Amino acid sequence: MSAGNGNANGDGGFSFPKGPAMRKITTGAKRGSEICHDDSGPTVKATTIDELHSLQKKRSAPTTPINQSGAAAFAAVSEEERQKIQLQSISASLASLTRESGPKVVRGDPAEKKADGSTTPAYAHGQHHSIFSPDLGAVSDSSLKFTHVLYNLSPAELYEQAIKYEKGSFITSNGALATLSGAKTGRAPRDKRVVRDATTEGELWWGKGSPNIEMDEHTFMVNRERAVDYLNSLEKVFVNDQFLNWDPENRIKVRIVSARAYHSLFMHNMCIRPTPEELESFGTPDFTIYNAGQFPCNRYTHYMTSSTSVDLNLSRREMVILGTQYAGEMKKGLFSVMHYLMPKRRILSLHSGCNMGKEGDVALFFGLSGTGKTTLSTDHNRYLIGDDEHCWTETGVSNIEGGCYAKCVDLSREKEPDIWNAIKFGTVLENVVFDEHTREVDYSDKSVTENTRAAYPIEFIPNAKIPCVGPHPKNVILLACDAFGVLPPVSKLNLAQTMYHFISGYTALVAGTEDGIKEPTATFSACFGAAFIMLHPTKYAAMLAEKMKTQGATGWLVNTGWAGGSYGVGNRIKVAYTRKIIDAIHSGSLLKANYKKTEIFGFEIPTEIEGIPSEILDPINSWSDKKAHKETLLKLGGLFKKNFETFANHKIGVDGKLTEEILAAGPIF
Ligand SMILES: Nc1ncnc2c1ncn2[C@@H]1O[C@H](COP(=O)(O)OP(=O)(O)OP(=O)(O)O)[C@@H](O)[C@H]1O
Ligand SMILES: O=C([O-])CC(=O)C(=O)O
Ligand SMILES: [Ca+2]
Ligand SMILES: [Mn+2]
Repeated sequence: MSAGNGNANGDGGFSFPKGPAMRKITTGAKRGSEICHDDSGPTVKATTIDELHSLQKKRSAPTTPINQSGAAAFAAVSEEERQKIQLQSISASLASLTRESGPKVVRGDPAEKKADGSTTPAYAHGQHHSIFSPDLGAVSDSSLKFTHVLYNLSPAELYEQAIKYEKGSFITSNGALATLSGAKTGRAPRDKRVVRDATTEGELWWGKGSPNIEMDEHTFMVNRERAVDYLNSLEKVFVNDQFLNWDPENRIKVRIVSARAYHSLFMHNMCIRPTPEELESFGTPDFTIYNAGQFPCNRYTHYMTSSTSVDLNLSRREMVILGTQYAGEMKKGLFSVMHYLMPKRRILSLHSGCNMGKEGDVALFFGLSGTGKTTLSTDHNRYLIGDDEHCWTETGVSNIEGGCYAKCVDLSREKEPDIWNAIKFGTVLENVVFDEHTREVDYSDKSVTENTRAAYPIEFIPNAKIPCVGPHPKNVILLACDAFGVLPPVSKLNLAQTMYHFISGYTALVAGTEDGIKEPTATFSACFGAAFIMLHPTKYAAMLAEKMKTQGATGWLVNTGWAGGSYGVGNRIKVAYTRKIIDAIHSGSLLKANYKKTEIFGFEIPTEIEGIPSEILDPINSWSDKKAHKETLLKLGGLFKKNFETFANHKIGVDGKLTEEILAAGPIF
């Protein structure tokens, strides 16, 4: 026992030998005759610092996926063998198509110190790391190196990786991980390509208005090789094996290979997280993403028009990302895949939020980006099924994802308490600004982008419905953020009107908020998500019409945008009012209200809703300039008409009568 710097004195306290200026410090512990106060307790079972550190962590790792065929026999497989099979599968995912063989892969962080003090893994012995080393022959330098795989890391591990190695990653005061997505802070739909081959040629929607810009198989392989080579050139890659779709019969297994902890944590949150048992029998993924977003595509490559390329190959079941680190590309890329796969099974895929009341009444919330799907489906009085992507089958609805992706510009605890509270340890906060010392986030700061986002697992919402499935919807709510300020806060729609507005997919946002007032610009995006659909919009519309009809669901159009004038004159309708409107839809009370019909659009609008000033229900009342109102209404009506021209000669479903009704359900003047 050592007395350290202190002099032991008789009463068990310390006194310092430095003369009278030093005050005597007492510990308060009276230990009688002990010459030195000691509170260390029993000593640790370690003789070196490294040994001590090795005691800190209990060994564990996500279990290993093995082949489906071998699943029954997995009990017989040793852990070592299991890990080898897993690495073999990951090596195969990362295989270069020209070399035909995958890289040598090793599990674990390359920077992690081994017990013997070395920082490089003992490849030859391999006691601490699983390794997979295909018989490559040293044909190139890349075959001499190992690629480290960080497989299904936990949020805590990913935090450490991000903070250690990724510039711009910080823990904010609420516990979230703040990251930067780089130059791109939103999706790049113009850089999305889809392989046009013998199969997709006839199946997908191509040409004018379609989001599917074609590329050929060969060019896809060029980009794939570029992404794979980039990933293999790194010291380490992140691999996520996860699921899409809470409907067990239509679940899709996805593998995401990425280079950033940010991407891995984002997908951990956004996809469905497998249980250890589910991971054991994961086998071969149904779809793989190669995210080499830090590395650009080669602009000399055919079909490339920028250094960003997001490429979908449905036949190969692969997606390649080059030149953008915006994580939403992965989320929405997979959504595109679901928009292809699900309709093949007669399942309708939807860009919608979804929640359920205590009585089991389900509501869908359609709307383009920023119209309120996440804000309004996250409702403290209802169960959240999901905020953005769903499937509607013969039996009901299911969420595709395992997490939510909320806009957080101007987020407030008061207006969106559940989202506010979901921003905690584990949540990814993209492109937000925070105080460098307190690390408090300033949600009003748009210095990086207006599209600041929070990605969190759905369980972070207290009343999430787990598993995220529900019965058939009772209400179908179409959200539009109308910056022209002429759409009523709420309209009841008949089936033909619902289809007309679903196919139109309208919203109007204000382009830029910085250089003074700008004209609102109308956006029409078929099925409220033209960027993600793969088939012609009328295919999805026909399915929606059929389902709404058989289930007797009611359609509504809710304007979450401007009232009292267009952008610059009026104001955005208060979230509290919109929530009251939505409450009245859910409760069924709005269905029983008195209605009047509007001119031009022919909407049925209620004359009264409890808790809302009646005058705001008809937009004309809140416009002081009535002439301007009429002109703006006609202008918007004209934009709708023009947009719908492309759909005028398409039949919707087998019912020719419905097609005619839909065409007649638009604005009339
Ligand atoms: N009356 C309103 N109703 C709904 N949202 C409103 C309203 N007024 C302001 N907002 C704001 O509009 C934004 C709606 O964004 P939200 O995240 O719900 O979009 P989203 O439809 O889920 O889009 P995305 O598909 O891009 O995720 C939020 O920032 C919300 O605070
Ligand atoms: O995909 C994104 O980046 C965000 C989103 O949900 C959308 O735009 O619909
Ligand atoms: Ca959202
Ligand atoms: Mn969305």
